[in-house]
Amino acid sequence: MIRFENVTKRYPDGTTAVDDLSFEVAEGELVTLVGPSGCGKTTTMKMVNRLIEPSEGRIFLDGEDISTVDPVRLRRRIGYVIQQVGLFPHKTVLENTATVPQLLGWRRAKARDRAAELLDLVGLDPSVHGDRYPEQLSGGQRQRVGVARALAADPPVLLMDEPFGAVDPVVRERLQNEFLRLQSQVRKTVLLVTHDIEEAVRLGDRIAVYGAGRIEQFGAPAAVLGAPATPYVADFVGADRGLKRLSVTPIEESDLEEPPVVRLDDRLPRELGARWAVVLDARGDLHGWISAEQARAKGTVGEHARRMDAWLPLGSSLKQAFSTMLQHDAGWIAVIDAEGTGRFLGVLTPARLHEALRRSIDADAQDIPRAAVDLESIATITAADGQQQRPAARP
Ligand SMILES: Nc1ncnc2c1ncn2[C@@H]1O[C@H](COP(=O)(O)OP(=O)(O)OP(=O)(O)O)[C@@H](O)[C@H]1O
Repeated sequence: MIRFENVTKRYPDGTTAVDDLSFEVAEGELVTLVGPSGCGKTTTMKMVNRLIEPSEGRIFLDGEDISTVDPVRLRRRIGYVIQQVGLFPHKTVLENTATVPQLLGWRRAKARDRAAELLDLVGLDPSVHGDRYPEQLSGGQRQRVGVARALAADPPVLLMDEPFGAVDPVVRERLQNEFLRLQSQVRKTVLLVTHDIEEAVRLGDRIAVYGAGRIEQFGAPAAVLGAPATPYVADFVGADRGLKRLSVTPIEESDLEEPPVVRLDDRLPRELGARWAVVLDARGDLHGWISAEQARAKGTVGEHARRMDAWLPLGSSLKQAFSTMLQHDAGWIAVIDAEGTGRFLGVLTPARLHEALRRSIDADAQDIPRAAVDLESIATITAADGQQQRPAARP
């Protein structure tokens, strides 16, 4: 959808902001450009809507060389969201959001209907906020209007420059989550600039880590965190990249253990053969759990089962799993189907969580599915000497 081919930008004062850049963003993909201040992220982005012209190389949008397209026509296909939002102070929220459709010649009523629809989509009630002026909104609400306005004419491409930069961390996380939900519905092709590695790995389908004017590594967040390509990237993603990686690594079915299971209507078995068992209803849905001690009582399982609060749907992140364990002081969590209907799939223990993380790092390095990783062949730290060991031969 967007393709950079050997693009270089030199400013008249001799600064090379971007040096021989080549990469591609697929249709419907969200790519984050991340790196320290001054490394060329904004320059990269502004070349896509021709606010800045490259010195060398070519940029293609949908196969078309953008240097041959009239900039005004080009920008109609590209939504643009910036940190300062840039709302018109003398126009209401609804009028601000309807700006682009009206510029495109839509009838006023149609443009306003579309604007109301978009405000709703970004979580603002048009009947409450539509007639307010920007100064009557909170910072987070203004950012949402900025996103709504950029989407109003339904452009296939969205450029976002630090879109959530001007708000506090709590609002920022909420806006990020809302944006991810929105993106799963509208599936725009998005280039998003940020200097925050956490934001980059949270939002990006892939991330481009910038050094000075160059991309040092381009890949899926988990791959970049798991195997930084250069010492610079390792340094930039941080010493706690293992922790960050937890947040982008989903729980998979192969990570789960099959614990002892009893049914709600069963009579208590007296001996569980384990310290606890999971309790399911007749359909196989998660109901709760029961301890070995309770199993020795009389009556049915249903009369003694305890509620299970520590559970997550499949596909939740390992970080959520870890934090759920801590929150409920649980030695394991139950995992149900990804659709959240309640169908029980298995349990995740701390040992399995650790294995899942090690597997996912090795799976990315070898480019194979996680379930195919042979844990025995992964480097381990031995207690005896603290040295990294990797068996010479793989089975
Ligand atoms: N108009 C200009 N003339 C000369 N140099 C410029 C111009 N605009 C940007 N630069 C320089 O180009 C380099 C890249 O700038 P750019 O704005 O693309 O960086 P960035 O990664 O987006 O930084 P930030 O995160 O601080 O916004 C910087 O060294 C900057 O000083």
